Amino acid sequence: MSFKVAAIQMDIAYKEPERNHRHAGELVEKAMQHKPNVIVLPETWTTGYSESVFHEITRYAEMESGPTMSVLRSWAAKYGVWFVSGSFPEVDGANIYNTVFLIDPEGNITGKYRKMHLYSAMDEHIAFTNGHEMPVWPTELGTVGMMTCYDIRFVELSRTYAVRGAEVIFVVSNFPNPKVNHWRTLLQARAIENQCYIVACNRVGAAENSTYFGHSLVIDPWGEIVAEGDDSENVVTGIIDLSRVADVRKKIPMYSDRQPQSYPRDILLYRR
Ligand SMILES: NC(=O)CCC(=O)C(=O)O
Repeated sequence: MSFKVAAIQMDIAYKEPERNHRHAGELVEKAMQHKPNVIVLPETWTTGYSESVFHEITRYAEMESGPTMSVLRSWAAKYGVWFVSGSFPEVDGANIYNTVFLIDPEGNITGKYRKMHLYSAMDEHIAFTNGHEMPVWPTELGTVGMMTCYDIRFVELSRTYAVRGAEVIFVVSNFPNPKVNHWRTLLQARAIENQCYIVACNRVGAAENSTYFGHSLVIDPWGEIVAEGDDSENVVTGIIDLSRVADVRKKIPMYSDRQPQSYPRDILLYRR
């Protein structure tokens, strides 16, 4: 089974959700020229990502039933494609999360992932509550999991997804300059160590004190780069061939060679 992904490495108008909705709509139309099965948007694509956004996050937070999900669900149904929604500030009761949704081609919500690791170096933890669930979803795209930007530095999350059966991990990001070597190296490592596809969408452009390099990536379970963007606003496409996952896992049987009974439990709870 194979399918096409399209990562929209969008330039985000800083703190202008309505303008970003309009612009993303144009880019989705452009992405559809490639006839993808799934479209991926970047992290915090309604506002941009900065300390200043975080300090006034309640202005931008929306419910799951709010305008951003309405447009995303309408695009999914209109074009008949899956969406990895990119993230936006999702309010639920007293909490606000940095949330990404998986939307099916009828516009239904299949699942959501609330960013677990918040980037305290930029005060992200002041705005958002940490997510604590690590779901995977069996879909016609294979079994999928999701990560958001800083999450790629934490092997525990991708490994949990892999052990739960993930064949494809989608990543939505606002990963800034000058860290393109971290981005590519970490993502290739996550693909190789978990023997799964990684589809990672990063924004381009600037917000407050940061600039963003794009370089959205599709990486196969052998760690080979199937597609990579440059630093311009663009749609990056690649083919996912799920039989590659089974082939690589058969060639090097890491999952059956794991020794979980020997891995110390306390390492999971250890904090420095
Ligand atoms: N949006 C983010 O999570 C930023 C993460 C980041 O910059 C990093 O170096 O990691």
